[in-house]
Amino acid sequence: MTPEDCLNLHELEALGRAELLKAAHPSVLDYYLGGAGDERTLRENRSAWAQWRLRPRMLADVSSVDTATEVLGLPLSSPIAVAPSAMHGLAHPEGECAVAAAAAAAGSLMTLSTLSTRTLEEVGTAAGGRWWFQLYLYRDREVSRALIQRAQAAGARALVLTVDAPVVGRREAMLRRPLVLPAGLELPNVGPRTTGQESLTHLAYFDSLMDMTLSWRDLEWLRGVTDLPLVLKGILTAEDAALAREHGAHIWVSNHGGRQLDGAVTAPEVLGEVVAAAGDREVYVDGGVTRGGDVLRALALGARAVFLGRAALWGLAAGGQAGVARTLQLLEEELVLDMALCGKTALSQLGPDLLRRAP
Ligand SMILES: Cc1cc2nc3c(=O)[nH]c(=O)nc-3n(C[C@H](O)[C@H](O)[C@H](O)COP(=O)(O)O)c2cc1C
Ligand SMILES: CC(C)CC(=O)C(=O)O
Repeated sequence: MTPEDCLNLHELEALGRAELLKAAHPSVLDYYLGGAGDERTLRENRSAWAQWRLRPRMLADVSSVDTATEVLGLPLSSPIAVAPSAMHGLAHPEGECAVAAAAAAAGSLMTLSTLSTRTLEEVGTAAGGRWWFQLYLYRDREVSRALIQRAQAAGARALVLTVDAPVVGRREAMLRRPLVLPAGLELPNVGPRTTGQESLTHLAYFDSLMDMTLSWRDLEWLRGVTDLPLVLKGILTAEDAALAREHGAHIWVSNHGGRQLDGAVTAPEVLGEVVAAAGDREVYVDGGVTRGGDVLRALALGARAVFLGRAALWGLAAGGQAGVARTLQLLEEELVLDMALCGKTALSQLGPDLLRRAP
């Protein structure tokens, strides 16, 4: 079985999981799959998009369907891009470079995690300008400053500040079976504290890096460090969306794939209120996206682009660059099909009139 044989993202997940179990320690699968607490939010993310049913329009000449869009001025072939996730080297030897290359070849966009296993410069080259840099703000601001400046020099087009992880969620699967990293895997972009392999296996170690004092005031500090557009990842309320807007930031609606606050609202529930509060700011979304119809719903609710977390990791584990390419291709094909069946030929035609809440 290869990624090409997979007909949908569920099959790619099955293939990716099987490959991961062959190549990596079982704790890696726990890390990728896991959610926080009772994993309610993780489960709800999977079914949440279905709460919106589609109201298709007929007789609309759908012989040509166009999924092209722009995010922060960058043209994308479709509104489907890759969310940041830590340590791609656990899934495939090419790690983040394979994801970046697949995203670039597809005319998509990759968000690189601070906790990557390849350098910013290597990923910058592979991504050909199609990447954003995700920042965890360290207690040591000078480490963050250096990373941001390197990312900008390496061609990152935006800075994504993750705001839903001032402290790491309680992921019990990881507490039961701490992550085992293969010898030689490095986190080259992280500050001087990241040397000891054993310390990486404890979530407490990440907590020691992160800054729990993170607040709206820090955005001013970021503005002084970079003129890159700023995106706040992890916004879930209209109130915070309004604050983001006041601070000139763009908004990424996410509950972190159910890995942070268990019991948090899901993106499809809150996207509408966030978009209403966002004004002229761009709004992106992630969480539980596995079908083109999920993308369609997200756009109808006002998102500008949809980001894939685990789905990209399964593609990577299933077949490196080719696996991620297949993930993006399948989802884009499904989006085109569903647009046609809904009587829509361009993303600008997608709006709330396409949706009805399931009873
Ligand atoms: C294994 C894993 C690692 C992640 N690492 C990061 C990270 O380093 N930074 C971050 O902002 N989000 C991280 N996320 C969250 C994703 O960016 C995204 O919000 C989430 O996975 C979306 O949900 P989905 O997996 O259902 O698509 C991670 C998610 C997973 C599954
Ligand atoms: C260390 C973690 C907070 C990285 C992350 O974002 C995740 O695993 O979800």
